[in-house]
Amino acid sequence: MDAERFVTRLDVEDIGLLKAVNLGLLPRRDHKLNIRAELYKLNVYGEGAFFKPHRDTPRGKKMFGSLVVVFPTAHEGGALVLRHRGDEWTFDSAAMLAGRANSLAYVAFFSDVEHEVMPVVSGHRVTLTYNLYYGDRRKLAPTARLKVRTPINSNTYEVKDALGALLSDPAFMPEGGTLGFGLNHSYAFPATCGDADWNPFKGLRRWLKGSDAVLYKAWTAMGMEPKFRLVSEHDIVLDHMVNLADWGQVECVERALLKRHDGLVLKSKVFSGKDGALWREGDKYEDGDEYEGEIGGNSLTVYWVTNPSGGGPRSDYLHYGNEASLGYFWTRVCILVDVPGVDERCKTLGRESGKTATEEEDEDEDEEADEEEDEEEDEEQFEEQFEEQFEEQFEEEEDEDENEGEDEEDEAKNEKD
Ligand SMILES: O=C(O)CCC(=O)C(=O)O
Ligand SMILES: [Fe+2]
Repeated sequence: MDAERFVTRLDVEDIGLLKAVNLGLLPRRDHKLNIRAELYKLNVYGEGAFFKPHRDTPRGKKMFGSLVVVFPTAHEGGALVLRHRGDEWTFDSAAMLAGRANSLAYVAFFSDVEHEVMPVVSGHRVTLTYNLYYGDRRKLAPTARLKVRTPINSNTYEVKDALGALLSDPAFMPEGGTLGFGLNHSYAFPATCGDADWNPFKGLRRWLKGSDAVLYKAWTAMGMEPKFRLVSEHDIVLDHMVNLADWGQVECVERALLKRHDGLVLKSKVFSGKDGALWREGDKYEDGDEYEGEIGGNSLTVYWVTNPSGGGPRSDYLHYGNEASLGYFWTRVCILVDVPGVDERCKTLGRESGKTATEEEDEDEDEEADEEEDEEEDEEQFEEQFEEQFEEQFEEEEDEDENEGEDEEDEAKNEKD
């Protein structure tokens, strides 16, 4: 049942649930961000009811996840199974709540986590779902600007140390080169933003989730400049979004991406520490670069540390979200880092390596405060632009839905009734 059709006195902020979600889900650097939960639905699952596997539809750049609260109504079955990149967790609310009439159970997860409600065996399972958004940074009173030392609970410094050790090894990429990391989480881009002037990555580093944020931060802490890039299905690397839906009939997508959009042909090499070998060549382009020979264009060789296709589904099809969505999303987002040759990077590393963790933290905080001021204006502009585009997209979709009837949406949504 949609949120407009009922009221609830449960206030997730009030009972401290949002705070717990913030600390549990977001990296430390984001704990000072307010998060906002928007009530989305009330679900009542009777015997045999279930919810097919899906991901929740992102509603704007600031939405980062979902929260499910389960009420202590007696039931069996109906576990929520969560899946992300081959990992699976089961949230068995029936077991958690059995015999606890005065408790609630909850689970919060990032938007790119697939989830499914298994059939209810008996009783009724009653849940509220919320969309989770990043809110504004808390504006602190001057007296509250004291630095509070919290224990480090993200492993940015460990990752940074590991990168430092690797980069100071003269045997590692002696001539330098480009390292690539497929991001672990997906990010929502509106399908309407094919405008070449529109930079899809603006502000993205502030919205990175979990381990992606740790990786990005570790590279910047090394004095390196990680760059965001999109990799198309055809292995063309772009630094901007292209809306394929506008193209109509195109003879050769790769050629068009290269010529019209300054794309680069990706030549992948795979990083592998197996069997004592530091590098293993990727098999894809091993015997002659077919794309290069056929369609020309400049190429870029990337040594992938994590799989470039790691960022979840490339496009969001009608049947995949919990609501119909026709947009074409490029979610194969990667971070590329240009690693200088060994001589040059030793100079840079020398400058960075003398600092203690505390000095670095202070610097981080000062830097963040400066950046905050610089970026607030930019962000607002970006927000407006993004939201406009997103709203337009939704309006278009709603129009289409109305024309086509609502069967598909209902089907895609769930089968619990
Ligand atoms: O009821 C649940 O546990 C999950 C519901 C859900 O996934 C949704 O409404 O999108
Ligand atoms: Fe869902």
